[in-house]
Amino acid sequence: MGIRTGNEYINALKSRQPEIWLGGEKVTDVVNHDVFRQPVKEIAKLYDLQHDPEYQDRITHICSETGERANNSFLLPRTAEDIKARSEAFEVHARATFGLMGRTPDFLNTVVTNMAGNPWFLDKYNPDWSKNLIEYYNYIKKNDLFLTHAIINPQNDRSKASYEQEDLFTHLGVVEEKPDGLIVRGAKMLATLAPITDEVIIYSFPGFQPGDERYALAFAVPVDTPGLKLLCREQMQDGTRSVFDHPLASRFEEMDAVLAFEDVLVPWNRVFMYNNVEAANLLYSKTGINQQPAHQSGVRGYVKLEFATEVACKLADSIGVDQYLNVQTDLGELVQNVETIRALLRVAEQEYETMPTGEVRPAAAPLETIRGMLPKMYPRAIEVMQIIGAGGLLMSPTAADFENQELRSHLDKYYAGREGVSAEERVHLFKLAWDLCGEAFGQRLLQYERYYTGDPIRKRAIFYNQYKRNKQFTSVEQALAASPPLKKQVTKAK
Ligand SMILES: Cc1cc2nc3c(=O)[nH]c(=O)nc-3n(C[C@H](O)[C@H](O)[C@H](O)COP(=O)(O)OP(=O)(O)OC[C@H]3O[C@@H](n4cnc5c(N)ncnc54)[C@H](O)[C@@H]3O)c2cc1C
Repeated sequence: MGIRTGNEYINALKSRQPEIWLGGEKVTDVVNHDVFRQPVKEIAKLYDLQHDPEYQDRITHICSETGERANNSFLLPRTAEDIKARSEAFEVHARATFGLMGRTPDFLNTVVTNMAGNPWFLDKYNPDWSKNLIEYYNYIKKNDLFLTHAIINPQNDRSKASYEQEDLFTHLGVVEEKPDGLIVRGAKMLATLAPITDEVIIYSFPGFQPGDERYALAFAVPVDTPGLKLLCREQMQDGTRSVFDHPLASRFEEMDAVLAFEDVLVPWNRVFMYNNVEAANLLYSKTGINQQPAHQSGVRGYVKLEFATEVACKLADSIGVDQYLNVQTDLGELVQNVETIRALLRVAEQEYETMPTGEVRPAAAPLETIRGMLPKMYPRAIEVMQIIGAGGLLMSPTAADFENQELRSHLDKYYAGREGVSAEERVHLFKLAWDLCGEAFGQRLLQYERYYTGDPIRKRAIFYNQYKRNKQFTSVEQALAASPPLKKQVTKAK
């Protein structure tokens, strides 16, 4: 089949009946549900981009093995041109949602592509696992499927390992082996967009200890697999709010869900790993899934930061406050942050690393630096937006107010911006900014940037420890050598 259209994606959603729980009720028609209708359309647009003559050659390629078109996120990079092709596809996808949807299909495509592109790793433990992964990669690529993932255990008692929790199956683990597969039970979080995806893939961050064997597993199942419950968080828009009043929240709600597995059967051909603490701890680093997907996240984060920066600049301009030095300094800082991330991306792409397998990976250090900086830079952009928008962010009238003829002339006078900015334009812009910096929708976007790639505090500590392991601190040694230790100097003086 190759690349899907938006309609083919929607029809696939319609053909399934996953067990989705939202607000105490089962969602039976996700495509036509108020909360999901618009996000489904936004994802469908991404699939349609693959067929748009303006974008097709920029975001897809002809697969040399199958002769079919595939998204560039399914391309395991072997040349600098491949890295560029992926970068361009990531950026086109990100720009379509202003970077506000983090788990668009291209993200997990990169994860599975890398796992399957490094079969040597799982081969060492069990050749069936790598064979299953390669078959799975070919399957999702051929059918252009949309995956969600859940790699974190629910927050129960973080001071204890999974096997030490009160119930052995609070965290997702293997219950038993059956002739036709594994029975798994327990929960994983936090599967973004799960209700509108085709498949769920489970793997974990490293950190397993002896005793955690039953939890050290990786597999994939269709989202409507019997026994799998999708427990959604409360929605941040109900699908009925005005598009004028909520230009972003009304379009880009990325629902998150806890996945609860109630004795789910995972067929053997969908098992990629189990009962192996060592393999689970090494999966990330050895298959490159800490690196290649960070390229997609970095490009997407760059687009989002640039968007938030542009909103802050437009806000300031619309009410004439960017005449003031303090506002200029704040905005200058945001623009420099965007430039920093752009520069890091270019360094990562140009100073790529070549693996013994021939795979090329954008350089790890700049990608990891982006991961460390965005959780600070994005909240800063939101803070500046709040400071510049000030009281005006809270005082915007609604679309309904503008539509009332009795009110309209008053609004046109009192809500106008600087010369040349009408009341309607200014209010519309402030509402867009409020979606980003005030609404629950915007708070989730901020929380996403802090945590989407793991705990930024521990990630930065790991980064430092790796830096220390690889660095000789030679320049310090050289500087010290030029001025010998005190004892020798004293001796020499004598
Ligand atoms: C909006 C959003 C979307 C997400 N989407 C996805 C997704 O699609 N798929 C997915 O799998 N995950 C997703 N995540 C989850 C993300 O991976 C986790 O939030 C992240 O890994 C942090 O884990 P946690 O939330 O369980 O926090 P915790 O690990 O519980 O941390 C809570 C706090 O305690 C501290 N802490 C905890 N343990 C330690 C320790 N051992 N040492 C030092 N400090 C510690 C942390 O620094 C932090 O401040 C998403 C998260 C968010 C916010």
